[in-house]
Amino acid sequence: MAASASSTILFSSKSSRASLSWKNQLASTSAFGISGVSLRRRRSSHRQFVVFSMDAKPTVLVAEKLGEAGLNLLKEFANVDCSYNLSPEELCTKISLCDALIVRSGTKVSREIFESSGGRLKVVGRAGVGIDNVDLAAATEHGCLVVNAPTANTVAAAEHGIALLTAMARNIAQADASVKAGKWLRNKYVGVSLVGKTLAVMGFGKVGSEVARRAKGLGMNVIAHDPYAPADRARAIGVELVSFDEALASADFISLHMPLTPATKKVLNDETFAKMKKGVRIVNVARGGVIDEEALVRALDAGIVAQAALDVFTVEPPPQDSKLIQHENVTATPHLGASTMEAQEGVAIEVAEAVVGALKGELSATAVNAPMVPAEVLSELKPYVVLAEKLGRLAVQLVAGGSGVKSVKVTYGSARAPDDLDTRLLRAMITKGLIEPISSVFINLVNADFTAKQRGLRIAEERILLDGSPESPVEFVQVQIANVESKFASAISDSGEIRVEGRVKDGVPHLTKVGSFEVDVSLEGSIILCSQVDQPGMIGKVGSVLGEENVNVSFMSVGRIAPRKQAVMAIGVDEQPSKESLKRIGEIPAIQEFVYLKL
Ligand SMILES: NC(=O)c1ccc[n+]([C@@H]2O[C@H](COP(=O)([O-])OP(=O)(O)OC[C@H]3O[C@@H](n4cnc5c(N)ncnc54)[C@H](O)[C@@H]3O)[C@@H](O)[C@H]2O)c1
Ligand SMILES: O=C(O)[C@H](O)COP(=O)(O)O
Repeated sequence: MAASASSTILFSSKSSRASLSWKNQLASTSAFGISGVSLRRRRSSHRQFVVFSMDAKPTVLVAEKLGEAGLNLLKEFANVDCSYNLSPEELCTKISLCDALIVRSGTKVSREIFESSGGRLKVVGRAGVGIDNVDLAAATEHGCLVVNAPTANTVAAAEHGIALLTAMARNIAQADASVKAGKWLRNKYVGVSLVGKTLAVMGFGKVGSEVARRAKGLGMNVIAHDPYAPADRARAIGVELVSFDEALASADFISLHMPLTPATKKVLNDETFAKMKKGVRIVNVARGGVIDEEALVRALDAGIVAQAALDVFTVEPPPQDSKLIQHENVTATPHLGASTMEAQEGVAIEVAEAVVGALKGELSATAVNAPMVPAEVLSELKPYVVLAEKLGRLAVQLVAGGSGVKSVKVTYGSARAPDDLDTRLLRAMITKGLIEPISSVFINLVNADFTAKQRGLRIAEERILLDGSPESPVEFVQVQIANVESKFASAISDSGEIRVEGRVKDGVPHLTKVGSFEVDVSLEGSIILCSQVDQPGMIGKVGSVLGEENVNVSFMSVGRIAPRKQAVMAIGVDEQPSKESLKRIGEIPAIQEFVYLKL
């Protein structure tokens, strides 16, 4: 029943909190993937998210050529700035004016870009699969969502892999160049057959499996190595999954289809080339960095590798005098795997939809650096999301000197089975509430964990399984901060932590407990908490001070241990009381302590 996690949340940079426009609010809601909602929170009696007006269009910078259909989609929603071939410096300058950036593999989205954006950049869209050109850690740290277009170019890449395989086996590129040079070298360009040969597909994901399927059609014996691929998927297309060494040792042809990661970097190197069959032929349409290119030149010179067909390179474009490119047994193309008309239109639409969706606050199915919360879960949790943030916000304001907050416990009371309640979003919102009032960062689902960890904030979660109907996902949410003092002593529970608890009533979040005192005040506007010995007339005294100041009281509630004993009064106010009126409340003789809390 008990679950714990150290984590956190929320939205963007805070230096310009005053000018916090829809963009930053957007950041929060979109990173949480709240569908169809967003930006400005209307101050109304039923506080809710509203879609921002179209006069505040976001700006999307498209830094590499994108298919027309994708551009049109973007233009329906945003101002679109197509600026290709920007230098890194120019990109850094422009980015501070942009809410989203769309790139292909030719643009390095470095840490400097996130730093230069001043917190405005909320989404990076990669119009393609590989995100090795995006500094994901920096994106996450800056609360920037990264989305890609993972499916639309799969077939194009697989077809290019097969094109390179067949072209290499029959020396098409070399023969073509020699004919164009006036030669007729029928003996020199005798090729090798594919049928009956063993092809090792390294990385049996989307592209790898499509290559395998096509190679089977060419009569090849296909094996694959992929530590993470399910064997039944391979079996279904007649492919055997084998170990890395077995793949290398048995292959006549090797086709690379894994992502570039620290684990795959230079995975083909002197040592692994030495494990291959002499005369092996290699195709790479994945990423140049998975091959140690100098080692490949040595393997080609030594005849271990008979031929290589390469679409991708460690540095793109590679230097013209590269020994690898110039090698007569190498066929090279300039990263064309995804470059078909069809794939580019598809990728453009896929990425544009993901970027617009993220900017609108919808779920992104292709987010690379954020956990996904299903749309139906989001819609159900919406009022609890607001409750969670406000409880976090209240709890931290009760701490005397907020920076000492390190240990937080969140308890969810729910009749739902633990597996049936996804609390990531709530935890994220609590973290947002906890951190934003005491720091200069905004937090969202993207950077929440990172920010919490960085601040040494540990959030433990506990579930209490309640009897009753599991219709509502959560009955109550309780936030406790341990090992701190409070500026409002009555907020300290019997067990010594600052404690606030809330519930959603008729869709509206309510504060229902402070310390050990039961109260009931809707979490709108702001709240004044007073403690006193329960006695007649207290509500009237505080109410008249506020009334004289024209501060509207939205809710009042008194929680007490017993009649005429210690009590806590919670007063919801629509307007911020002046310092003078707060002072006057503090001077009411029966009031022992009070605190004004902003929601
Ligand atoms: N040349 C191009 O234009 C082009 C086009 C599309 C994709 N790509 C590249 O092709 C690669 C594959 O793309 P995809 O869409 O198939 O991705 P994918 O995520 O569907 O597949 C990658 C597969 O690699 C596997 N893998 C991860 N680590 C591995 C390892 N150490 N050894 C073996 N397998 C490992 C994964 O389990 C996964 O199944 C990516 O690098 C992508 O950037 C290039
Ligand atoms: O990872 C990819 O999707 C491919 O490498 C395609 O890259 P590109 O969009 O730069 O052609």
